Amino acid sequence: MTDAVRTHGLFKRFGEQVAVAGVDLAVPAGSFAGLVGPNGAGKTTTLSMITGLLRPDGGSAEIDGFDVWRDPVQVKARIGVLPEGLRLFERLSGRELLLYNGRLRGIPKADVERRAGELLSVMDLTDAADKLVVDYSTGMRKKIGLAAALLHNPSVLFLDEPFEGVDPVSADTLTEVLRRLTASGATVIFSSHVMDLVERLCDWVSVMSAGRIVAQGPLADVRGGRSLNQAFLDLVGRSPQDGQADLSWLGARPEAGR
Ligand SMILES: Nc1ncnc2c1ncn2[C@@H]1O[C@H](COP(=O)(O)OP(=O)(O)OP(=O)(O)O)[C@@H](O)[C@H]1O
Repeated sequence: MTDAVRTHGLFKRFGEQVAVAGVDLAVPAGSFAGLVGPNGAGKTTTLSMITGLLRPDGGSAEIDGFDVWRDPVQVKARIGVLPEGLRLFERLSGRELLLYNGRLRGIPKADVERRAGELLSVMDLTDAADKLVVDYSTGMRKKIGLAAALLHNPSVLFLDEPFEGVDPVSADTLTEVLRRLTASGATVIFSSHVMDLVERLCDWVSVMSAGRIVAQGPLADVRGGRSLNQAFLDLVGRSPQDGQADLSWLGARPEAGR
């Protein structure tokens, strides 16, 4: 199977801090892939470099065989991105946002209108379609962001924490939409801290820790007979300082009458 995403020695430093220390990520085409790792492991930095949002200091990234930084037009036509801390055009309505995105992507007007209507309906946003995005809730923003990322039918979709702030019913809908996308041969890659979700959805998992990939492969191989949560704890471990502070003051109450 060919890889939809492949990186070689991807590297990024912020001042003294090495955020991504030589990542070789490989995600086969058609996968529903999870990128997991503790806070600060380098997931967002890695996804930002792969999607052309942040220039790497070293290494390379390819999508469907096209180099992200040498062939940006080919790459950007193929990908959809729901980044962390998504910035939206706040003074557009949800519907206008989708129409604008679709036109930017060069999709004919009639097709954009039809797709936007269908996406708004699937995301349960039809009633809020004409409300300004600035007035959307956190979950609604996530859903309109995802709708915008899906509009041009990307072959590789990147999602940074897509389920954060999304209610269970909407999460179920998102899951259905993403499953449908991967069933059509497209690839979905998302970062998450929720191991149950990754275990339930993904057939491929990459585990990052301290800027490196520490395990990667089909879900069953990474789990190795354990729950994914246990595999994660075993792989990532706890740092020596963890659990050292005894927090003896926490919960201590002055004795009554003193
Ligand atoms: N713009 C930046 N300037 C300085 N340091 C940064 C910047 N972006 C990320 N970092 C640092 O790089 C490291 C990796 O951060 P990153 O956001 O990629 O981690 P993450 O795995 O996505 O974490 P989380 O799960 O908490 O979202 C962290 O130590 C972070 O402090």
